[in-house]
Amino acid sequence: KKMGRKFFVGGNWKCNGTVAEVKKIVTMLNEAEVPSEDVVEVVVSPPFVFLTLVKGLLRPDFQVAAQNCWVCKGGAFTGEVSAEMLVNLGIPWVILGHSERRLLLNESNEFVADKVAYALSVGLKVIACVGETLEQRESGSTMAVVAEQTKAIADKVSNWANVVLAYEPVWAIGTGKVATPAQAQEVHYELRKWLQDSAGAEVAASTRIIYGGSVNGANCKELAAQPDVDGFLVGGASLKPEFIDIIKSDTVKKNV
Ligand SMILES: O=C(CO)COP(=O)(O)O
Repeated sequence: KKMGRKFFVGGNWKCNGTVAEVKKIVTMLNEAEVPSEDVVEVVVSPPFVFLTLVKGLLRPDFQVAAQNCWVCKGGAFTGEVSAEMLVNLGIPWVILGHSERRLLLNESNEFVADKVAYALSVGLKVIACVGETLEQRESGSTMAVVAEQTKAIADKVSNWANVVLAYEPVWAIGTGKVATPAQAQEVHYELRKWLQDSAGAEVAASTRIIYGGSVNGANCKELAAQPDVDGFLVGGASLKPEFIDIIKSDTVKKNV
């Protein structure tokens, strides 16, 4: 079932860290024994100001991601960082559409989709985040919400090869309330089916759908064992040694 979908573990450091703390985390990552990059893709995402530092110190089998970028070509956009600048610095990945930006900074589905399309067009790989709020889940609109968020992206993106889709239920982010493996699997399965109907069987079979929201060293294995969970986007725990356990969580043989 997971044939061809390499396990993906992202660490979203959010707005955290000092130079000293960042160096400590990188040292912890560099010293860890983990499966090879042929088996698991590890991408850590420090704040913009630490990207170059982290990229310079980080082991070569791990990659870096920015947490956001501007929606089009750079220019007179005070305070923004353009996709071209990330390419120029050799930053291969960018996280777009994180719920903290959708909700706190009012990024709309269309704005996020425009960012995804633009970032891809300049050669970045994108971790595109979708997810419902607690209110939306309780009103039974989870699938409608995530399908709408994904559709906005699919309307502007035809090549999904450089996209990882992150399902991050807002109620599970930073709350310690992780989705159950069954809850995660249900949405991942539906998202894959949606991709199949909208973008074709090949895109559905090859696109990684990762889960984010209170993933930790203790709950990662059971989540990773779900057939449609292709990895994680980790917040809080990505700053701690248990991130290594999460990187190693895909122990179940699924390619059978
Ligand atoms: O938002 C997240 C990753 O992008 C998840 O954050 P937590 O792992 O801290 O819940």
